[in-house]
Order: sequence, then structure tokens, then C-alpha cells
Amino acid sequence: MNWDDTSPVTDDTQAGRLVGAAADGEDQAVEAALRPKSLDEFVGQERVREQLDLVLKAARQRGATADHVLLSGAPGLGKTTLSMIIAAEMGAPIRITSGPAIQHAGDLAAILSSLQEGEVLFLDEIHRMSRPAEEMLYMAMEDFRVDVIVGKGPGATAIPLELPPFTLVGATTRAGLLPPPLRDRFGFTAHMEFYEPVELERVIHRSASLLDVEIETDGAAEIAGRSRGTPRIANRLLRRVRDYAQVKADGVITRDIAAAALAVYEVDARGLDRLDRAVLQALLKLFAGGPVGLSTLAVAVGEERETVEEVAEPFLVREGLLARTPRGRVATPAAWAHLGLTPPHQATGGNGQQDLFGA
Ligand SMILES: Nc1ncnc2c1ncn2[C@@H]1O[C@H](COP(=O)(O)OP(=O)(O)OP(=O)(O)O)[C@@H](O)[C@H]1O
Repeated sequence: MNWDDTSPVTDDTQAGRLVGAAADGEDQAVEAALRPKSLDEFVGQERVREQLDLVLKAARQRGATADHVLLSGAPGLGKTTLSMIIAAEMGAPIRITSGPAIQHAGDLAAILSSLQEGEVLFLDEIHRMSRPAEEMLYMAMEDFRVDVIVGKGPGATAIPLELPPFTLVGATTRAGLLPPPLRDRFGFTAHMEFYEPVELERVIHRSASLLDVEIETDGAAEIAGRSRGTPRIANRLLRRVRDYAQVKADGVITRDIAAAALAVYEVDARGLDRLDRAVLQALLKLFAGGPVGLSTLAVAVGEERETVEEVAEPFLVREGLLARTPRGRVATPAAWAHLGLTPPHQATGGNGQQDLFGA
């Protein structure tokens, strides 16, 4: 494997967060050991696996290079892992880079021209590539050719360069962010969904056995329920629970041990961490469930507006605990139930917060 960009795909706003979906330094070190190596080992995503299996088998039967593949989905759902599996299943080498690492078309030309025949090029965060590089990629994907521009101004000339056939695997958090001409050049697009708790249980059992940790079925279920549908988070929580089990007990992960360990790390039964709960608590206790503006909510929890919007809210919205409305953020009945509080209109018999904070 060849890494062009070894910098972790991290997001500063997620740094140090146990339930953050972006990879941190420790994740990077351990993930290599935990990555499934074949489609059979890859847990969940049944539809994607089945479709990809067909695409790869057909290419192998034809003795051809596999079509370009676009993987979309949230961080930590297994896009990098799948790209490595694609290379392994095709018996091809893989080169890994990312959109932000390719700022000039020349950077991309250098990578493309050094690819071997059949090689898989994994381009993470493909939506963050520079515009000129993106345009070069169109031609490379379609015709396996690039025009390298030599010189500047009126004297500049384009030198055509033939490329060996290769498979581009692009990854993006949202396929909708890609310009249509780029999206259209992928022969196969897979959207990766968040994982069901039972699937995460399988991920956890598999990782526990690779890490040589003993875990009971209930213990795995307890961790899975708090992993926010994301294998990377499941693996990270497993490592923290393992520490706890080792230091405070006999090393075996039971349901009680998992629950106690994750209470120490302030990850609650639904996977909310301290920040998520602080946002919900402020919304419920200070603003009677809203609607309240984002900036006001951010001040109330002592965080930046962006942190609340980008770090806490997406998961709260996905969990059906918070709604973004034109008039501001509003707590749902599930939020009141989750924090064990009673909505004011139930206590007073009217829709108190709407009247109190209405326009
Ligand atoms: N389906 C799966 N089965 C088992 N383990 C998985 C699966 N998907 C992901 N993992 C594990 O989760 C971790 C994160 O996966 P991966 O790095 O592939 O995610 P990603 O989608 O590429 O994330 P990012 O977008 O942040 O790069 C890896 O350690 C991998 O082993």
C-alpha cells in the first residue's frame, strides 16, 4: 500500500471526543489491525456488499479493471476499509490520498502518472479537491489520459499523457456535494448507511476477538447501543471499556462493566456525550424546549456556535431529540423523555414555550 497523504482525516471540532466519528491518532494506529480484509468479513451494508461483489466478480471474469466506485456516507462507516477490500479482491495495489492533499492539477498528474495497471486509487474527501485537479480527473477517469500543461501564458502547451487503466474509489460524506460531471463518471455509487445495533454488536465481537478481549453478548450489546451507528466509535468505546474491565474487574466485559465504564466516560445509554446532553439540558431547562436561536443556545452552553451546530446537533437531530425549525431549535418529546423531564405544556396544560418564545 502506498500512502500519499498520511495526515489523519480529522476534524478539529471533533478532537478528543470519545463519540466523535473522525479518526484520532490512536484510532489510526489500531484501525489497521481491526479492518476487515475481505467482503465476507465486512459486517453489515448488505446491499452495498452484494452490489460491489457483482461489480468486482464481473470485472475479474472479464480480466478487466473494475469500474470507478463512489462511496458516500458519514465518517467512520467503513469507506477506507471498503476501498482496501476492493483492491484486495481485485488483487491490485492501492494508493491512498485525499482531496485536500491535491491542491494543484500537477499533484494529481504526478499521482496518476505513477499508477500501475489495475491499481486502486482511493481519494478520500473527493469533494474537497481543487477545481483544476477535478477537471483533470474527468479526463483521467473517462479516457485514461491527462493533458499536462507545460509553461505559462500564451507559450503554454498541453502534453498528452497516457495512463494505465486504474480504478478510482472516491469517498465523500455527501454525494450531493460533488459536481454532476464528476458524479456521472463513476460506474458504481454506493451509499453507506449508519449501522444497526445488531451489526455493531458483530463488529464489536469481531474486534474483541482480534484484541484478545473476552466479552459477553450483553456487554457487546451495551457498547453497540451507545456507538451512534458507527463502527469506528464502537471500536473506540470497546477499547475504553476494555481498559476499565482490566483495571476495575477481571478483564471480562459484561453488561454491567460496559455500562459502568461508559458512565465514567460520560457516554449515556443512547450514545450522547457531555456536550450533547449540555445542549439538550439548556434547551429544556433554560428555554422550556425552544424554539431558541442557535447563538443563544451556544452561549448558554459556553460553546462556539459552530461546535453546537456541527458537533452536537447532527446526532441529536438524527436521534429525533432536536428539530431545526425556521424559528429556532426545538426539543422533541423524546428529548424530554430522555432526560427524564416533563414538558411545561404537560405541566400547565398549554403550549407554554411556543407562546413564551414566539415571534
Ligand atoms: N463494516 C465493517 N465491519 C467491521 N469493521 C468496520 C466496518 N466498517 C468500518 N469498520 C471499522 O471502523 C473503523 C473505521 O473505518 P474506516 O476508516 O474505513 O471509515 P471511513 O468511512 O473511511 O472513515 P473516514 O471517512 O473518517 O475516513 C476501522 O477500524 C474499521 O475496521
